[in-house]
Amino acid sequence: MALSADPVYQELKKFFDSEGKNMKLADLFQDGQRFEKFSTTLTTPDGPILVDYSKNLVNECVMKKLLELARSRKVEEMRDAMFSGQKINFTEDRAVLHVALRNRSNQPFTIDGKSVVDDVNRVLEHMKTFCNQIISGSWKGYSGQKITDVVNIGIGGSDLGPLMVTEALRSYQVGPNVHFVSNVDGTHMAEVLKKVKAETTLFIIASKTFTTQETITNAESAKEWFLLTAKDPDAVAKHFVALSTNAPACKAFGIDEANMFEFWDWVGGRYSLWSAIGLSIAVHIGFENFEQLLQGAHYMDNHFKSTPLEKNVPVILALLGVWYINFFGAETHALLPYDQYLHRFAAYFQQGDMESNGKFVTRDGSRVNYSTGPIVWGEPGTNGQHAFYQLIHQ
Ligand SMILES: O=P(O)(O)OC[C@H]1O[C@H](O)[C@H](O)[C@@H](O)[C@@H]1O
Repeated sequence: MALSADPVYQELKKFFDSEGKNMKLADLFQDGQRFEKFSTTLTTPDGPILVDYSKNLVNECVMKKLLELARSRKVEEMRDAMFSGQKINFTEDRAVLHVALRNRSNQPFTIDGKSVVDDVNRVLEHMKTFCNQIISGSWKGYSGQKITDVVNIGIGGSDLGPLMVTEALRSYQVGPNVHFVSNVDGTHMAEVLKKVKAETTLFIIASKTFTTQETITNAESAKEWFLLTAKDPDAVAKHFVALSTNAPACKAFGIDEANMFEFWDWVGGRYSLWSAIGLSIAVHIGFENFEQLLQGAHYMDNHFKSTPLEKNVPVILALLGVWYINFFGAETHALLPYDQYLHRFAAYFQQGDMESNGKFVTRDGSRVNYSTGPIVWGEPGTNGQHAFYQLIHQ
């Protein structure tokens, strides 16, 4: 049944048409208990996170119906199918198991009856050894010098996540400087290469498929540039590593198999920063801090998996999205972090949301007659205030 034909959706529509569309925040705040009713606190091991959604155009009746809608659309069953390794990506016949990448409590995760836990831990161990070698300087470049700069070459999920996180966690730097090249326009590479020296630079070629044209072109250019100084093709092994699911293609590029960090087809590109794709994060902030990042994500996975929908933060935020886009017709969703460290967050989440939800057919192949996802955009808050908030306010 289409979302819009669901009786709960129709009830919401009826409410929106009669009253919902006229809701005013000031009126809603006549209720002195509103904040308590529409906020929740995540009690993480590192301190509380307050999620205040009281400033949204919802009342108790709307939230109740939205949660009913989630149940009617089988959100809980789909979530459980995801965590149990079922191939919910049925068009590619793949599991969707990025949650297994940050499984810090070693819960069982299986695909086709085979555990993936040991594979994940083996790659994390490989990353740890490598990070420690790079940071301590025991990994030497071809001329015997320590690595001072890392250049991550990737695009989409193999760029946006690591770039966003290294920017966000800049103040935790203990390892080399990290640069990112994604655009196939040669000026992106050229400007980065101006800042680094071949003897002390490590190139990380990040590509799930290792066939993405932009990335392979940039990787070839980097190798060419490197060999102009190094001269010796054997030096490539000390300065190029790969993060990929495609071992033969990495080998064909000239990357030593020992310097390939593996991940698997059950990791979607937009969720890959927690896989080997996070290597640039780990060398920048140190492996222990990278483990903390995994730990935080694991906390949220457990929250999503076991918290009743009424208090389940990702579910609540997603339902608010459904409410705004389908009933208010709000086509865009601005992300406006006031923390400068999060200045790439909107760009990262554009892929996360728009590539995930930007669909026009349902699982059973019929065309949708409702909206599946918003246009995500944004900038740091204060910068937006002095640029585009004028239009938002007026
Ligand atoms: O990591 P790669 O295989 O190079 O893919 C890079 C990007 O390619 C495509 O655009 C996919 O739709 C993205 O999800 C992916 O992140």
